[in-house]
Amino acid sequence: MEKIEHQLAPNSLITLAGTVGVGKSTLTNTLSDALGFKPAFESVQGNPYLEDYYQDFKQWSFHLQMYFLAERFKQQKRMHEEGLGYVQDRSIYEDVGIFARLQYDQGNMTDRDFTTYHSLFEAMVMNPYFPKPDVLIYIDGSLESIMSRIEERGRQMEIDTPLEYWQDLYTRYKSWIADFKECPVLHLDIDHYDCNDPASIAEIVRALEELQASKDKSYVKLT
Ligand SMILES: Nc1ncnc2c1ncn2[C@@H]1O[C@H](COP(=O)(O)OP(=O)(O)O)[C@@H](O)[C@H]1O
Ligand SMILES: Nc1ncnc2c1ncn2[C@H]1C[C@H](O)[C@@H](COP(=O)(O)O)O1
Repeated sequence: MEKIEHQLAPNSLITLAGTVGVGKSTLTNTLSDALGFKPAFESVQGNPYLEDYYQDFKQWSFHLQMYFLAERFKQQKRMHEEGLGYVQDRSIYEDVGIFARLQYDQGNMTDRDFTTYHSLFEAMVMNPYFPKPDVLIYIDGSLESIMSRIEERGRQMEIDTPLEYWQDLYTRYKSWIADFKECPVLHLDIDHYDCNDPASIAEIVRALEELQASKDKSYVKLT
């Protein structure tokens, strides 16, 4: 993707959110190229707990959440220190608000483990020193399309996971984003943009500029 001229601050943090397989990594690549920002990915290869987690939620949920919390916190610190523009593939807020909560509600995290995790998250993240994204891009789509993408991408551990897990995540994302207040939100639908079309990416860039510049708007949906 060719670079698009823009008015975003050079040290902006644009964070992508959305359920597994919806297209965050793909848009992170395209948008970081277009903006001339650095991409910041979450790493699946090299995650020491992820395969085990999908095999046995009860045994590994707490370990995986602690691992993700540490990794995302370190990533945030690196980005802050470098002071560059970043497009980040998934926010730290989804870990606690979606994944940890789901496993706690399903009885796969005990009260004491969830309390320990939650209080650490609050201490590390929910304070004035932890930088919030300038804009969070929330990507949504039909569950059917998202399931096809998970199949097509071919991570076996995800393909082998029962549909109920993906349905539960999908429903939780809808209510999580409705209550999300940490920063302005740009709401995209997967049927609305095309990563191979510069005009479509330019429309997203213009909406990001609008949200960053506006004192009144904290939510824009591209339809
Ligand atoms: N805009 C798009 N149009 C068509 N396919 C897409 C699009 N975005 C992502 N995909 C495909 O969907 C799958 C999941 O995308 P990915 O970016 O890895 O999702 P996530 O990072 O949200 O898990 C990949 O196979 C990817 O090629
Ligand atoms: N906090 C998390 N808990 C459980 N699983 C998680 C968490 N964050 C990411 N994941 C999983 C979901 C996917 O299998 C991979 C990568 O996520 P993706 O949405 O494909 O970028 O990690």
